[in-house]
Amino acid sequence: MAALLLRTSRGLGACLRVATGCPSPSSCVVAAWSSARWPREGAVAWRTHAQVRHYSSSDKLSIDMDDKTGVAVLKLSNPPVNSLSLELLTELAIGLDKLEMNPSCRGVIMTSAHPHIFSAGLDVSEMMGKPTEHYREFWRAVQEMWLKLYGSSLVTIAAINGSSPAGGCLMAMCCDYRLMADNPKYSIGLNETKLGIVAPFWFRDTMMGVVGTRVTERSLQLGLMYSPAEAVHVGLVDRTVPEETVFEEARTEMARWLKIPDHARQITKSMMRKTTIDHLLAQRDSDISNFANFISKDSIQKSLTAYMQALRQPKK
Ligand SMILES: CCCCCCCCCCCCC/C=C/C(=O)SCCNC(=O)CCNC(=O)[C@H](O)C(C)(C)COP(=O)(O)OP(=O)(O)OC[C@H]1O[C@@H](n2cnc3c(N)ncnc32)[C@H](O)[C@@H]1OP(=O)(O)O
Repeated sequence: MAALLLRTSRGLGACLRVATGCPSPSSCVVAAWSSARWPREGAVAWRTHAQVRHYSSSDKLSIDMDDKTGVAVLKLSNPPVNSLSLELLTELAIGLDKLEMNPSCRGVIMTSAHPHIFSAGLDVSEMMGKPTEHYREFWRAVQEMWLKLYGSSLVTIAAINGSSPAGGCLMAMCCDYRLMADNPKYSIGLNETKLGIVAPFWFRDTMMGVVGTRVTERSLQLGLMYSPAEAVHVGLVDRTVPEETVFEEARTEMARWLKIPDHARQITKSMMRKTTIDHLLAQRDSDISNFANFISKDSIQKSLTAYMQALRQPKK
């Protein structure tokens, strides 16, 4: 029965049903986004026609899947700074879903097409001067992207080839492994308090899973951005590598992870992440309302406006 479940369903929810012996998908909250896995006739035909297939219809995101290695490369390409707009977040969630359902796919390397920026985080303009309904829709998309990435059963590696503040750091932290270019000009961290906003509990929980409680508390309160070397020191990044080798090092690291049998690694991953995922799933609607109320406040809108104005000033 366990083997059957593993072969027919995908996503961390499905893995954990096997691990915990949970009898029915409907009684497992994390099962919500598990999806059909195996076998799919279309996918078999697809495999015989091409080794590398590009499958993202968006110009803001490219996804190339290599059938031979089972590794997909997901590249953010939303100029000028790869900010996470509603559109890009939606594309990311769809793309991750497609990879999850592709039986040939075992791992994803996430990186940026931009030379110096991994991602500037959430698109601040999506959080300014918009109606409440827009804030609700935007925040649901942020949650959805996090659920897909943090809850992915695939091996996920972040090849961080530039700065990665706030939501950019969140995406990297969702991955199983983080490599960062050793350029001291780059930085990574959750800087929300510096914008006068608050990282929500699931950003905090994700960070705690990576660096522990003490470093998270200090980092979040002070909105700390770390250089690559500092990020390795606190455990936010696993390794720095010369800038020009980030991608190749990510491939080598991926090969190491893919030596582990998928089912054992997936069940282990889901055991580690289930509580954090369940926490958000149980409070998804109230989290959306909290965000919409918080971001609509005049004082918060003023903080964001001032932050964006400061960002637009010529850099010294
Ligand atoms: C009861 C409890 C209640 C609690 C409830 C909690 C509710 C939740 C609260 C809200 C939580 C929100 C969580 C937010 C997460 C985020 O991700 S916020 C975004 C944070 N991001 C940043 O601070 C990054 C800011 N950008 C930079 O630091 C730099 O731009 C860069 C990325 C390092 C790149 O630098 P550089 O190459 O020098 O480019 P710039 O010249 O600075 O920028 C180019 C243009 O891009 C614009 N821009 C930059 N970042 C963003 C962005 N994040 N969004 C939108 N636009 C951005 C920048 O303004 C420039 O624009 P122009 O001047 O018009 O060209």
